[in-house]
Amino acid sequence: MTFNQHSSRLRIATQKSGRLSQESQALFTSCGLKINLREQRLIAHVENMDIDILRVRDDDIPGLVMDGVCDLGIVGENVLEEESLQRQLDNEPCDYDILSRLSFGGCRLSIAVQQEADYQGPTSLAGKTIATTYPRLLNRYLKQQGVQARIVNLKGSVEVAPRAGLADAICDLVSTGATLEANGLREVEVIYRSKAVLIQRKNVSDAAQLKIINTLMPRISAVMQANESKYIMLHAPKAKLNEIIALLPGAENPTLLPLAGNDEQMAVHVVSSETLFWETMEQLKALGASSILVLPIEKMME
Ligand SMILES: Nc1ncnc2c1ncn2[C@@H]1O[C@H](COP(=O)(O)OP(=O)(O)OP(=O)(O)O)[C@@H](O)[C@H]1O
Ligand SMILES: O=P(O)(O)OC[C@H]1O[C@H](OP(=O)(O)OP(=O)(O)O)[C@H](O)[C@@H]1O
Ligand SMILES: [Mg+2]
Repeated sequence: MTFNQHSSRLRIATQKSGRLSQESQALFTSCGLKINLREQRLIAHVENMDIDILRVRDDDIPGLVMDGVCDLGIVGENVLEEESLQRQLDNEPCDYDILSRLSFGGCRLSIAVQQEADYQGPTSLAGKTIATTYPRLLNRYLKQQGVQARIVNLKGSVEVAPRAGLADAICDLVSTGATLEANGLREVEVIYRSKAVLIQRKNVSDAAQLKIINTLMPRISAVMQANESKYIMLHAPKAKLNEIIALLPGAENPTLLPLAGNDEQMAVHVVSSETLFWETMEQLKALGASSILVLPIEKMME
């Protein structure tokens, strides 16, 4: 019997404070959840839906879902995969479904060596010591490469290990690369690419809980889709209309509107699935486009 069979309220595990907390929170708010959040609380109640948000360390989220203590969870794939590998090794339950890949928390798990170190490929790691918070993912990679190295498991400050003489290399999360650079390290292999995911425990059968999940999922997709889209508006000279439309990402069917008192130009409106880069904006301007607006979209349902 799992924890949840006592209650129909849906329990969602999220990171309390860290890289995923703000965006997880923003996602819930965009989905219409009114959360009664008091900073130190472990459980935050959603006032307008039968949902409780559990705020925990991200490392605990996969286990809480796999053990059926929470129904849903938002966690980085890196943490999820590491926990799965560990549980498989320990013969512990590790069942879950991924409901959605989210558009935040993007990072990569990489191996880095000291700036001046000689590195010729994975075989250069043979016999070396590598510090990491992700021993299982690193071990899987080394096995795939047929390389034997010693793994030192550190929970934090992995990037200082080489300078402290604790390791020859590290395997840690990278996003901008600033942390590596600040510590005199060089990224040499990307071993895993990660994003935040929404996971669900196996065998959710409570009708009330399923109903909430079925309400929530289309809203999450709508918010994700909107996050990745932009609404672009501009004025274009009629003579250059085709060239201008060709520059707009994903603009197969733009809306064309006449401009009052102006026969030379038209307004072009388009929902684009991509960001409009500065370079494209400059090209549009060079073609005679003006009043170019790129607006965020809040919600989107097709
Ligand atoms: N630099 C980054 N850019 C984007 N996403 C990142 C970055 N670093 C980590 N992440 C993602 O965010 C997750 C949480 O990172 P964070 O650094 O907040 O974890 P933590 O320090 O282990 O937090 P906790 O206290 O909850 O254990 C990571 O597991 C990863 O999926
Ligand atoms: O490539 P970068 O953009 O520099 O990001 C990478 C850093 O971000 C993460 O740590 P975070 O800043 O979340 O702090 P933490 O070590 O306390 O988790 C990660 O563990 C790296 O240290
Ligand atoms: Mg953690």
